Amino acid sequence: MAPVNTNTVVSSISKLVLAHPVWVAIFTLTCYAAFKILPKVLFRPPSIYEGYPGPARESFLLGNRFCKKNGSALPTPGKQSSSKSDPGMMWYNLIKEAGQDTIIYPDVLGSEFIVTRDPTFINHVLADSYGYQRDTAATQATKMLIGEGLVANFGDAHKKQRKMLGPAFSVDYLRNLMPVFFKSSKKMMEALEGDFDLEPLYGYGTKDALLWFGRVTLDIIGLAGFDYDFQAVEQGPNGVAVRDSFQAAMTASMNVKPLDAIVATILFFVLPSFHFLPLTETVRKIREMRDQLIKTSNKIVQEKSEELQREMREGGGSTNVDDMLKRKKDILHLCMKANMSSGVKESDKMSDKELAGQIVTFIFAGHETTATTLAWALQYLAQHQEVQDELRSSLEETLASMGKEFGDELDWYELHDQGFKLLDHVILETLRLRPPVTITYRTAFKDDMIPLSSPITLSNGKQIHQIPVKAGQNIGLSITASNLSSKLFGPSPETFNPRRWSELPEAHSEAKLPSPYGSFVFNAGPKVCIGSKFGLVEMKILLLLVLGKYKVEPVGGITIKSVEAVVQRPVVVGREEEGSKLPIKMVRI
Ligand code: HEM
Repeated sequence: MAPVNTNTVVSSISKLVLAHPVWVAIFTLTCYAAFKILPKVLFRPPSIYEGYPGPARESFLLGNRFCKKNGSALPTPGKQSSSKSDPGMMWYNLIKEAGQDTIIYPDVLGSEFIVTRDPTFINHVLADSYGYQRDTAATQATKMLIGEGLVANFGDAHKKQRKMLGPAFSVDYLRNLMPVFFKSSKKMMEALEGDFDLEPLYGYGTKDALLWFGRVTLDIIGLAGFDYDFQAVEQGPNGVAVRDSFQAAMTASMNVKPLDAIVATILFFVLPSFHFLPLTETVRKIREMRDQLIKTSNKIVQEKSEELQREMREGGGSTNVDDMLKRKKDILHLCMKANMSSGVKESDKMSDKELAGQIVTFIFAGHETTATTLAWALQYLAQHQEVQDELRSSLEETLASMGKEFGDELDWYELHDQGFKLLDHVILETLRLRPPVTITYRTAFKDDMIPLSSPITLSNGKQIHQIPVKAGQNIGLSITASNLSSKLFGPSPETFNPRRWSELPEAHSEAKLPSPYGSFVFNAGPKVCIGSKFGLVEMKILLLLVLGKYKVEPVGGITIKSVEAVVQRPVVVGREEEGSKLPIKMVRI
């Protein structure tokens, strides 16, 4: 028999795909369903959650996923949004309706999804990064999108990377970054002054807070993490390319349609090698962002390697790569050390793919989270003038007690002075109401009994204090629902009130929420956000500088709503196609 020519086969498949993309997509999905999904549905054991709280099933096929009731008539946190279904609010609403902290949500193909805000449940799951991980498909999607970095990994691979990166996030190291944070923030303040782009549309003094915070936080993660200047504030080409690709991808992913999901599923999970498939606009934009991030990360590694070689040459060959790398403790150099140093154990080495993935991960996770939180914080302060006035006075007083004024640089210890407590509370309150990540998805990789703080009352009146899970069970840890618990955060949990952080109910300390943030916004356990301290310091400095120079006010005649696109972000109602932005009136003091 003549050997099969693989080139001819690939070329025939390509022709078929290009000629009949829809039929090929349907055929591929049908095969996938037949081989992968059908057996799971046919042999699914009976539910162990009979009589548990949660909404009644609407459909076997889709569960309640497209049920209109789920997203409607939801209360919205704060005054600034008209949205009836803010990100994460669906789970809060269902939990509130059930009157219990843990519910069983009917999911696709007869499966069930456990959603909880019970702190003991959440801590138990997050404490075990081996027993509870993202499901295989979500892990694969994360790796496709942001590479083999810290976010994507669990278990041993995660442990190894986390240990290696720890020094870049220690207080000892962060202390030395304060001048970097201040320098970039001051650059933003100067550039902000000359920005009049939004004035014709929204009136005198209006600036897009999200745009500027997005630029400056990219510059900060670049300089502090990789010793690399994106120059996003100055609108240098590298910064603009990354920000533009981000903005385009995030705008596209605000409106994901079923066809986008089908194409993405084929591309990411079923046949990743079918990269010649015609893409939808949304999937194309997301892929362009990923390609831009990979290109940027390769460029950074190449430039830094050349810099090291140069430094070694200039040092007259008396130093070697290992010595040079030992001296630098930023994210990039720690990664390069694990990648190229001869002094690292083989088992601790990082592959080229992991190195690139790590940089993409930090660009991705390390700037949009803080940028959106900062923008929401300004919006809340604009809506609550009395809090803004009190905050500004407290900042002024604290600075004066140090012999300083607005705009002066502070060191790590000064920034952590008790006098800045209200600033901390404004940030924590913003994160509580607008957590960038509203829900954490995990899948049980083992059978388990999960302990609860609040017992679940079954329909027969019986109370259970532990919930059984079988390996493969999907779980949602609802950060939004936990943040809006009046038991944990006191009365009127849907309103912005930073003062609540000084008078939290006793149940809050009993619940053992992660310290010192007092909520699950950075998650908990071994995969707790590694950049939480970095992010909090960065946000404090930026708010300190902005509030020292400007009084912020809401822009009249527009409504801001929140949409979910990786993180929860603001958009102007009626101008969603422009992507996320937050116009704020900034009046010079
Ligand atoms: C407002 C600020 C931030 C919030 C609310 C936030 C939130 C989170 C959350 C919820 C996770 C867990 C995700 C999961 O496991 O599914 C996470 C992980 C992570 N964050 Fe943040 N983050 C913030 C800022 C930052 C910053 C500034 C950096 C980098 C400098 C960063 C880097 C990371 C990384 C690398 C991970 C993965 C950690 C691991 O799996 O070990 N984050 N973040």
